[in-house]
Amino acid sequence: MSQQYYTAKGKSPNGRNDEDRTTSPPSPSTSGRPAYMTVGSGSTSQHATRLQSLIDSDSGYGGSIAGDDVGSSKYPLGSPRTDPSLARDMSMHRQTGSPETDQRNQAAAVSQLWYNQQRVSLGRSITKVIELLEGLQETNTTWPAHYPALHRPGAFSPDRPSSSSRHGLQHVSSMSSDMSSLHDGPKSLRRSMTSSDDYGSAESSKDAENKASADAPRLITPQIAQEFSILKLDLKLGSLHQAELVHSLEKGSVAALLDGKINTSIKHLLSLRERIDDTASKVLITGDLNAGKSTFCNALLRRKVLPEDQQPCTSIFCEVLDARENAGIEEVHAVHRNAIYSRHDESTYDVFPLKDLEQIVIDNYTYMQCKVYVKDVRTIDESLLNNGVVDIALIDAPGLNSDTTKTTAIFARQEEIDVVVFVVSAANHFTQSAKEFIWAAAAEKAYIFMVVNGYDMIRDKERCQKMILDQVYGLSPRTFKESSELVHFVSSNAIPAAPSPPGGPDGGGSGSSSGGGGDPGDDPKGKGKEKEKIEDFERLEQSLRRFVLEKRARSKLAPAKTYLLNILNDLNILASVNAEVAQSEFDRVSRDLEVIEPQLEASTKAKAEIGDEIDQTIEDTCKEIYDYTRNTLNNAITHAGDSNLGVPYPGFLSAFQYAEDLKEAMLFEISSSVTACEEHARTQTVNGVNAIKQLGILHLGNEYEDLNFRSDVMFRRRRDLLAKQFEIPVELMDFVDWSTLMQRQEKVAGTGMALTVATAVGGRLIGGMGWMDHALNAAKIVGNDNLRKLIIPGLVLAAVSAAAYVLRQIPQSLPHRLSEKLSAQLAAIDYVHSNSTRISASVRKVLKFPADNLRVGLTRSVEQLGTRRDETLKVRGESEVALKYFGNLVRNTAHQRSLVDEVDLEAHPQAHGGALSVA
Ligand SMILES: Nc1nc2c(ncn2[C@@H]2O[C@H](COP(=O)(O)OP(=O)(O)OP(=O)(O)O)[C@@H](O)[C@H]2O)c(=O)[nH]1
Repeated sequence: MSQQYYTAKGKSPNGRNDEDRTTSPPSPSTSGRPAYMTVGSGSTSQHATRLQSLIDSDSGYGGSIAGDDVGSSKYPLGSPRTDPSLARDMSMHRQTGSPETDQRNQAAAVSQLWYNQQRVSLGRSITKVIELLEGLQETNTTWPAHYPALHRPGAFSPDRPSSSSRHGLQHVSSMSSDMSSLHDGPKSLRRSMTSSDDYGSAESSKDAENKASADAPRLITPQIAQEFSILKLDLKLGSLHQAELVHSLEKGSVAALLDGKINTSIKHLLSLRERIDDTASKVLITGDLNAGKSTFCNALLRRKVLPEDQQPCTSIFCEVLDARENAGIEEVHAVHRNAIYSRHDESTYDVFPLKDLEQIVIDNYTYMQCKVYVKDVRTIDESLLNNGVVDIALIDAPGLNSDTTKTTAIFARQEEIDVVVFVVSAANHFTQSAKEFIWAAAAEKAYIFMVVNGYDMIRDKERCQKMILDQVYGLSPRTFKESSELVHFVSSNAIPAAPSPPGGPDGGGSGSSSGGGGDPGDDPKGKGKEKEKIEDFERLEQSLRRFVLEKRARSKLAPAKTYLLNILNDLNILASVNAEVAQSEFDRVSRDLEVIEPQLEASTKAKAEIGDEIDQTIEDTCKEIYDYTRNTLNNAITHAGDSNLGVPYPGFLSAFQYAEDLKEAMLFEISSSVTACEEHARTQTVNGVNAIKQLGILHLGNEYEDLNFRSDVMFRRRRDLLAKQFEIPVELMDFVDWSTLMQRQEKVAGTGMALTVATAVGGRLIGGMGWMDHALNAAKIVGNDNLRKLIIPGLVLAAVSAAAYVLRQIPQSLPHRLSEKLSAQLAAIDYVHSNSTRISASVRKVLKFPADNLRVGLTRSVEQLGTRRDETLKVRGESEVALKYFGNLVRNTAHQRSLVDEVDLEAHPQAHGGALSVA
């Protein structure tokens, strides 16, 4: 391995010791911006200058300490920031560097530039994804988003490739299956959380995946987790399956749940953006109790800063930071419980000298965490804190135990933690709490840096290595895959401390360990062992430095990239599903409209036409009935006297009774005619009602089937009204119908003497005095004597004949006379018209009911169709908007996804032989 980081130990390459650095006045050249890039042999590399200007103009890093003038953001990353004394020293150190140093600096600048590009790309994508999520949230309020659900469990094989499982999707609402051609389905589906699948292609074992999914606190099936990661809805209700639950929820409820998910996601994206914008990298050092975490931290610092003890002592989080971030002052800021630390707000912490740290770390009642500002005694090439590239904070966490496991796990999962260094005792291996922590952290962090400490105490080192690596394989396959870089077997207590800067705690500076390293003395074998331990540790340091600095893209940007890919994938699936739903809804309502619109048009037209038609039908029916009744009754009345109506003539002795019977028969006959007219009207009404009913059925459908009409109820009242109403008095003269009599005389020739005489007598008697002339004429013919003899019998005969004739004619005369009298009386009371009007009015009334019903029905039908059309149009409009929106979302998410995919965090420039690369 290259040793380029280690050009000197505890000293600057120029041979100055560290005290010189802190006391030397600032160089004029470094009073403004320290010329990090103008280092080397003194002759500034043009290439380096160009790179430096690129970095300066790049939107990348400034200092990460807001408002700190020594750590001002105007200093580009890669330049010595903060304490001017240190800056000057470092500047000098750089300016007097070797060509290798110059080359290394250039490489660092290239690396920084590359890093900034990736960071800016991801930052832009985060902004864009937030916009997309906010857009989805807005659309979700007007067009509640549909949620994809899966077939029942069992229909899936857990080993099924995720890309094919797309076909298993079905949706909460029905949709056409052929809509999938609308877009390209997601290319690949990812797991939940921010674990970096991108980098796990080679190392992820199926066992580990299964284990991770089984252990992760998921409330939904692994199948859904495969499809949907971030936006999945965590539903749990009794024994109901997730998909069933989603199905059972209303569309609006699903939309509300989704809204909550989107909010959480936006928050997470904002914190990710904050994190990638934060120039500092935080390294959490955790592990079991007494594993040697504090010793390991001290070894990294080459100073005894944190208290080490054989019994558990660290009970609070100690964040070790470069003193330059505290105006170059070494001290401890013990942060009050529940206070949010701000260096500029002294009410949030108490200040202690470094030597008091021992007391502070065991007091977890007053404080939960402390900030330890230390001056790094090492050169920027060696140091982790003071590395010249990025601010690093080492966080020494309390040992894991049942009380703090949770705290530590939560801490480890916070976005601010970039790297987890897990210290495990070589003698004790991984305890249960250690395993639980690693599983939890592995879900959030792609890799975990493992430090197997106390290796000096192990005799069978090979066996120990094998056993530890086997366990690492089970706990974090990715870490195992890169175990040569990420798993280190060291003895932290064997690392000698460098001389402590003035004012610092007891640094020892003896170079001897405080633990079990032992004094090698003059024993060359012992010396060799010590050297070996130091080399092992130096290798660890280089790996850790690489991991944190060179591969910080991985540690810092990878979670953002992974999360972005996951959320974009989710959004793409959601958008695809909803585009399909919107398309199918659009098609459905378009089809509905194709039916509704002609229906509405026809109904509106029918409403107008049928209204007229009904009116006409009623008018025609009533007119016909009126005319019919009038004619029929007139006819009946007129011809009432044409016959004796079946009433037998009982002889002239009962002539008056005969007249009464005749009158009754006539009235009955007229009354029967009225009844016949009513019957006719009833029939016509039934026809009319049926006609209206047919119209109703035709235009309104079955609701008209039930229209019942009972025609027998019509004209129930007014029975025998006529017979009771009339009182026609019969007179003697009614028995003689002179007009008829005369008519008959003329018609029937030679009806005998009696008739002639009667006629002559009757006629002349009634006719006036002219008969006298005839008598005289007759007398002249017959002779006066004869005449005198004949006249009396003749007269008697004539009278008898006439009487007989009249009496015989009663059956013919009386009906006419009665009929005439009846007709006159009926005419007087306007009988025919009033009956005709009554019957037709009754019919009108009966027909009016179904007609009105039909009219109302038609109006309601038109209104209902109109409302349906309006609603359908509204849904179509909304579907159209949603279709456009989701179609765009499918494209935008796919585009963003390809942009994020292009951010290749593996293609680090140093991987191609840069100066910082380690062979
Ligand atoms: N032999 C040996 N002892 C070590 C090594 N590292 C640490 N120790 C000792 O182990 C003991 C515990 O070390 P600490 O660094 O306090 O352990 P810790 O994990 O920080 O302890 P807590 O924070 O209290 O959980 C101390 O006595 C150390 O000297 C090592 O590599 N080899």
